[in-house]
Amino acid sequence: MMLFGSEILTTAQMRAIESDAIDSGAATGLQLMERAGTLAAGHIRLANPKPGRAVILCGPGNNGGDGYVVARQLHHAGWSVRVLGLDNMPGPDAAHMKALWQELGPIHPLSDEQLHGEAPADIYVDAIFGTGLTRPADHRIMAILKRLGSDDPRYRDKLYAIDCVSGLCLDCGAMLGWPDDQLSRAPHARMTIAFDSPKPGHLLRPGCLLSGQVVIADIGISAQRRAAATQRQPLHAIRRPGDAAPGLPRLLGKSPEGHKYRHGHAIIVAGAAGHGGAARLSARAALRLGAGLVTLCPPQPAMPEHAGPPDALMRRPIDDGAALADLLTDGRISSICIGPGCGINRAAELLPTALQTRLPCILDADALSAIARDDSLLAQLHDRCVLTPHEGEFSRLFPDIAARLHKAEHQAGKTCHSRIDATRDASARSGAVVLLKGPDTVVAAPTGECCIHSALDVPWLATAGSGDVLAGMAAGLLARAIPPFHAAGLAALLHAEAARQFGPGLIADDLPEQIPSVLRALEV
Ligand SMILES: NC(=O)C1=CN([C@@H]2O[C@H](COP(=O)(O)OP(=O)(O)OC[C@H]3O[C@@H](n4cnc5c(N)ncnc54)[C@H](O)[C@@H]3O)[C@@H](O)[C@H]2O)[C@@H](O)CC1
Ligand SMILES: [K+]
Repeated sequence: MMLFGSEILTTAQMRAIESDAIDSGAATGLQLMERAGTLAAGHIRLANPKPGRAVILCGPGNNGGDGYVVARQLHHAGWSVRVLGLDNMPGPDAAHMKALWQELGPIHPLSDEQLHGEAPADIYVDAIFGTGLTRPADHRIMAILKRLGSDDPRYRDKLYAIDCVSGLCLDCGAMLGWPDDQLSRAPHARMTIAFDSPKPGHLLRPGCLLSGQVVIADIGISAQRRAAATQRQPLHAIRRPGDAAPGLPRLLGKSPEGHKYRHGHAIIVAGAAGHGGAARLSARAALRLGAGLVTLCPPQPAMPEHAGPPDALMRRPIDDGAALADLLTDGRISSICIGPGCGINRAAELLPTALQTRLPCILDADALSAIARDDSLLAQLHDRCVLTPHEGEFSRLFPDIAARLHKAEHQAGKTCHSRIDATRDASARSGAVVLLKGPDTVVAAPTGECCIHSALDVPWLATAGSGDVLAGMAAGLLARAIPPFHAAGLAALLHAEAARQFGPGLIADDLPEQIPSVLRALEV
């Protein structure tokens, strides 16, 4: 699907692909390490064209091995290189790279005292731990990491991470051994050079906030990755609109022969008088995304407050389940949105009727609260439903799954349960598509298909009503017969892009109005 960019690999999948490459004779471990370190050094040099002073911190395993290659390559490129490493004998590949470095220069102790005693450098390279991290670093390594993360201008904005910032669990994005309130003191890389494919930890918080620019170095194992692709549950990053996404204009465009009903009819359920703004935001978004018709359905007493623009919006009072059932006999209706400003009791009353039709359905806000307090509603969900919870709503809907997200076990080096796992579990349990909102939005389908959308660069999206617009966007896309998993992912992408284009000062009302410009930029 054109919506998706890179595949994301877990660390186990990455290891399996590397093993395939080595076992098949496509490359030796030593060759992979040489490529990894050489490519990392290349990216560092691209970012720092003038040779300067580098301090390379090398850990006990293959990540350290990559570090010794970086050291050698920077040395040959004219850099003044100091290496801090452990007095250990790593695996054979890293030991070989360590020995090659030792022909060029010494290895000083990997300690905080040594690091602090070094003359200031232009860059620091973190090659302490990569995908092999299994537990929090000990206090000696922690002291180094804290120094690299400190406010000291000697270190700030000078860190290049090999595969990841050390301490980061690449499967879930947690920093092992770092309490949440200390994360501001964790090392923040200027750049992370990762190999072959991004890992979940590069895209999930807090990892994504610590990784800086993530560049992916191609170490020549893509054939093995592709060969084993069908054995993996699909997990992708959603493209940014600026990345080539040739199919999107066709998906979002309208054919000249189409009349309004060809583009679907979205029903947006609104709530009691005085609470209509949220549903109107949803309705505007659905209209702007090209749903042929959008009907706003408040209860009769609330009708007067919806008299204003947009005139394109139709209104029809819906007082109870029977009235909704009557409306939904119109076979041209192609999606329903329940939740924004709806009221929990009203959502609970209307949900059985809406779900019985098996029409594509966006369930947000009060609809999620209604489902959270009534398991029988959860049991009625189906694979054309899209749930759009934020973290609080997610915890109320799926308390046991959310509890597993709690990092305590993982901090102790035990199980790792990521936002991806949690969203997939929630989707499997509910039988619906689940979009877990955040700067690292995760969308999962009951099939296990999953995607991540990063919107770290648009903090302005965290504003009242923003979620109502997202729900309306998804309702508009569902009305246009875009399948639920893709409608959810695409809504996340267009929503963030609207905020990105508008920029600072954004309020939710601006988001639907920005959609035409987003679509124009996509050449729809
Ligand atoms: N496997 C391969 O073929 C390749 C691996 N590459 C590099 O190798 C890295 C993975 O290497 P490793 O599997 O050796 O693992 P790491 O180098 O990430 O970690 C080293 C070892 O430290 C130990 N360890 C884990 N947590 C620890 C802790 N908290 N304190 C002390 N020791 C701890 C583990 O035994 C682990 O094997 C990747 O991140 C990447 O940088 C690249 O060279 C490309 C090729
Ligand atoms: K590292």
